[in-house]
Amino acid sequence: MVMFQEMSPRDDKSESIKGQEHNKGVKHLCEMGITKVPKKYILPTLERPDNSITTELHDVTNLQLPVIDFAELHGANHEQVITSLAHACQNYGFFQVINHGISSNVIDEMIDVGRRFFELPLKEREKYMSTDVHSLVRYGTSFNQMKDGVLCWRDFLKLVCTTEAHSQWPSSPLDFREMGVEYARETKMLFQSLMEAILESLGLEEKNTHNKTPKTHQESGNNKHSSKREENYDNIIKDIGDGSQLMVVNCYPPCPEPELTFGMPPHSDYGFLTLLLQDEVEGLQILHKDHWVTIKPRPQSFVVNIGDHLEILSNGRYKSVMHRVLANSKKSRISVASLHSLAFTAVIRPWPMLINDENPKRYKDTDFADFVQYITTCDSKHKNFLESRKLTHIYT
Ligand SMILES: O=C(O)CCC(=O)C(=O)O
Ligand SMILES: [Fe+2]
Repeated sequence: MVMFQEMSPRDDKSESIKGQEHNKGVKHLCEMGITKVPKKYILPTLERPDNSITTELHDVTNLQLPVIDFAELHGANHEQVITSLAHACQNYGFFQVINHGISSNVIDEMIDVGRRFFELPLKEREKYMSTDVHSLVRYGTSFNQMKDGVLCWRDFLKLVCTTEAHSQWPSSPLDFREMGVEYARETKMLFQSLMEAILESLGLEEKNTHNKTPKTHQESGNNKHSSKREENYDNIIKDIGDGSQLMVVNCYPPCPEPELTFGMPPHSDYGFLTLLLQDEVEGLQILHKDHWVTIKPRPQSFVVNIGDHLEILSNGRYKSVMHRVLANSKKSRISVASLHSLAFTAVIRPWPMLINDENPKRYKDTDFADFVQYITTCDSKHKNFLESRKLTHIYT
């Protein structure tokens, strides 16, 4: 049973808010004028941000994430950038990308239109409210709303990025769709280039160029149990191009008692890579060498992190890294996460070239349906989903 240390009466509006009001999100609670965090958001003492053992030592709080200069990737320093990328993926699981070629207008306007969406009256925002994880557009709150024992201080708008889905994206603010589509298109291209570089850093490009003719999905089959699709570089590049993209606009309103809850609890992301844009407000922390380290926003750059699917594809060479978001009492924070993987129907499996006697297959084949099944039945925080995909005979 969860015990709360804090027993003083929470005597303001926070406890008089009735029924399902919290389902409308934390922005709504703030708009109702709460001055304390309702009990549903209060973490057990040992799980609160300041109390997790990993924050006891402060010597690494100023860690600089590796910086990948994207422009250099296509220049004379290509080899060096690939080496830096391999080092970043292996030792941090996170890196920042600068000189990525996405214009400052597109970046600033995406944050701006995201912020303006959350400033709309609840009546407008709640048109998109849904708990159906298959919705093409989904406005919601917390981390995994239906499974969270303790809620977190975040509202979100999730957008599946396909042409079919675009017409369902919010029609207000008026420029939302146009901006969102442009931003999604550009981040997808950046993701594809980064993935190519990452596959090269894994040594896959040179070893897999024997078959230059990518097969279609029908020719090769794409079923988890019967797939005959040939595992080669050209095929994976094509599959990555045809892959899924989910954009998540996160809003973290000021929290009256940020020491009691999280903006987002510790978790890893499910895809290959997440390209994250944060506004100027600090909040993101990553787990690095057992310490929670704040990633200071760097204007016009992307924070990129490895997701569970890349850990599986690389057969554990590159690991997805846990991260979390701290709430703060002063400033609202907006971030836009773009999660990329293979198509929602595709199978993710360790790359055959990375499996050998010293490094046997470490993960079961998986797909998006497994993930949905997991998040609707289990607690998907930490790296729980990935843990569930590990083959049990492997202990490291
Ligand atoms: O808001 C952030 O900085 C991180 C967001 C995040 O981790 C996510 O959307 O998965
Ligand atoms: Fe995340």
